[in-house]
Amino acid sequence: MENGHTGKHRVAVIGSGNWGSVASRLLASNTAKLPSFHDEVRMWVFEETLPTGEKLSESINQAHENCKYLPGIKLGTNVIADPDLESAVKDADMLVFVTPHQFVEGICKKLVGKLRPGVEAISLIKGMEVKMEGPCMISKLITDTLGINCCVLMGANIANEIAVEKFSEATIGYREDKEAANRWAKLFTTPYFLVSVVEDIEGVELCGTLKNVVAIAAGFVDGLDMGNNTKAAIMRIGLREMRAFSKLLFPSVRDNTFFESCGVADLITTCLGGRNRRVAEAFARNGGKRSFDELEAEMLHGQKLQGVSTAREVYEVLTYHGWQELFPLLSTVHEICIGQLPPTSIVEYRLAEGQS
Ligand SMILES: NC(=O)c1ccc[n+]([C@@H]2O[C@H](COP(=O)([O-])OP(=O)(O)OC[C@H]3O[C@@H](n4cnc5c(N)ncnc54)[C@H](O)[C@@H]3O)[C@@H](O)[C@H]2O)c1
Ligand SMILES: O=P(O)(O)OC[C@H](O)CO
Repeated sequence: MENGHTGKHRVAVIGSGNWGSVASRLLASNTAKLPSFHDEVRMWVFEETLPTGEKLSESINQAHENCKYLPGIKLGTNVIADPDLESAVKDADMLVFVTPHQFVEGICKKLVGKLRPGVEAISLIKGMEVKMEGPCMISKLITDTLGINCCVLMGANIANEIAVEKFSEATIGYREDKEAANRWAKLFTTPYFLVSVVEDIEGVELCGTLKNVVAIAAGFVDGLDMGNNTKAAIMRIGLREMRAFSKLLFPSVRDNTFFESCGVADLITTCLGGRNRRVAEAFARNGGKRSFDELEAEMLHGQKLQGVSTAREVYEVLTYHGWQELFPLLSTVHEICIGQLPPTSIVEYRLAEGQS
């Protein structure tokens, strides 16, 4: 697979939030060096007007910096912000999806019929959609809507740390097409960002998705000043429920995936330093009296939490199958988020019989 015009691959990034900007920076540093890639990385920007009156995309192209979602970090002169979705993707043969998960379906619908033939995709999005027919992972939504192959990249990747090139690891999950997965790994790997490749797309994507719900639980524990032992217990129980839920939905999911960066490592970093944890801590400190929407707007300045909506989506699946008692932690997080239970309930549920 190669781009017809030049023989070089062209990369476009769909999304320009905190991780979208960091991923664009990282990719642009590699496309500038690797001969098989065109230098330029097109980054689609969901346009907004800054308090100065300037458009965000214009500001990025002038300053080579995303002053709203990644202030203080130069993206590279070969990252070109484009507010027009169709124009941003039209020449690309490698598409990186990195928006909050609730916007992907609408974006994909706009892209139908607009992509080059043979395009490959990768999703960095942690989340899922729940449809009438059941849960749908974001990579599958992309594949089904656009008819293109889509890998996933997940891991212990707090974007602000990768922006300043602190060492971290990530996991690419793929289905069947190992060559495509290796091409993505080559494009993402740097000395400070090591990428491994595993043939377990659902396992990798569910790890990245479900850990956001456990991070909300960890935030409740912090907000209630329950200490490190309790937080470690929540992380252990959460990891066990993540694995059980993933395997019930997709029996092919592998145990080993939970030991990759996308599994236990992402769970740890998110429960220690992520945005879901931070906002959930504030929610618990306020006794659940201020809503997540209000706290998200106040604390994250346009960045989006994924854990609260994912907790609701997981709960829908649990309710549909009658599995709530098998997943007391995942269920309780949602019930606390919607005000049905107080934050203290996070340690009050009983483990399902036979679980340890
Ligand atoms: N930030 C991190 O540290 C990090 C790390 C790994 C993975 N992720 C995942 O990456 C994905 C993207 O997160 P992020 O951190 O780049 O974004 P973000 O939360 O920082 O920013 C929100 C983004 O959504 C955009 N937006 C707002 N309304 C929109 C709409 N109606 N349509 C389309 N876009 C809209 C905003 O312009 C902004 O770019 C999420 O799934 C997240 O879980 C984030
Ligand atoms: O800040 P969070 O909670 O959205 O987590 C960010 C990343 O997913 C950590 O890998």
